Amino acid sequence: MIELKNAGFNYGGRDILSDMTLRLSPGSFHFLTGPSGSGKTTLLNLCYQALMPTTGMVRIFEQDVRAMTRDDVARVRRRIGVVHQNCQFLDHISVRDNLTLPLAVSGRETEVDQGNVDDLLGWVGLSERGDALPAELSGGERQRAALARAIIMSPDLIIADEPTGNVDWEMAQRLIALLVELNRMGKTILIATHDLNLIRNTKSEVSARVLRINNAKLQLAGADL
Ligand SMILES: Nc1ncnc2c1ncn2[C@@H]1O[C@H](COP(=O)(O)OP(=O)(O)OP(=O)(O)O)[C@@H](O)[C@H]1O
Repeated sequence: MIELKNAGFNYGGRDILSDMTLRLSPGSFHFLTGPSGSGKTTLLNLCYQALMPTTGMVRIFEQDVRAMTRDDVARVRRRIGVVHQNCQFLDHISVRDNLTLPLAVSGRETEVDQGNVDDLLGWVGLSERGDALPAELSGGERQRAALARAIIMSPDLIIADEPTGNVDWEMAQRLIALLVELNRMGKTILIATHDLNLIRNTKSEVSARVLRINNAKLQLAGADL
């Protein structure tokens, strides 16, 4: 699904990621951890073609990112749902309209089925909040709305960058439970988090691999987690 081979990335000559080799197979569940500034967001960006590797190879759904046309990029992006670290929304439209925005942007507004949107809002526990404006949501509600927006296009792969960043432990567990449920439905999941307790807790629920970025290199974390 996603493959990196000796991939690296630098900003202005400074190596952020170096010699990274990784394969995400369909249906897998991965955590990505590492200290603040270690490059987690940068690596996620490589995985959905928001950044190009400066060295090595990245393949997304079997396609080399360097050989992708604009149409290819649009096609692969439709198969990936991203929950961004800062959960930005359009503030002047409702939560419900924010959720359906990805469909409208990709010319699929005819596929908007308000019944499905209601189901999705219910699934993330926001049934009563669909008509609210984003600014009226709490931190945890925003995170759940961001997850709902990421999955409205039925992506095969869900990439979440610190999806539990601004919420308490109970809400963090609820959010991760939703991602575990999506994984059980067959979705591939990649989550960046610095919260090792959350990772330990989730590993009892799902068979997850834990990757760690250390000094720009990718390692598989084991019992030392
Ligand atoms: N646009 C940019 N230009 C230059 N340097 C950048 C840019 N974006 C990020 N960096 C640097 O790249 C490094 C990795 O950043 P990144 O956001 O990937 O780390 P992170 O592990 O996700 O951090 P955090 O856990 O704090 O979100 C940091 O040193 C950061 O300062």
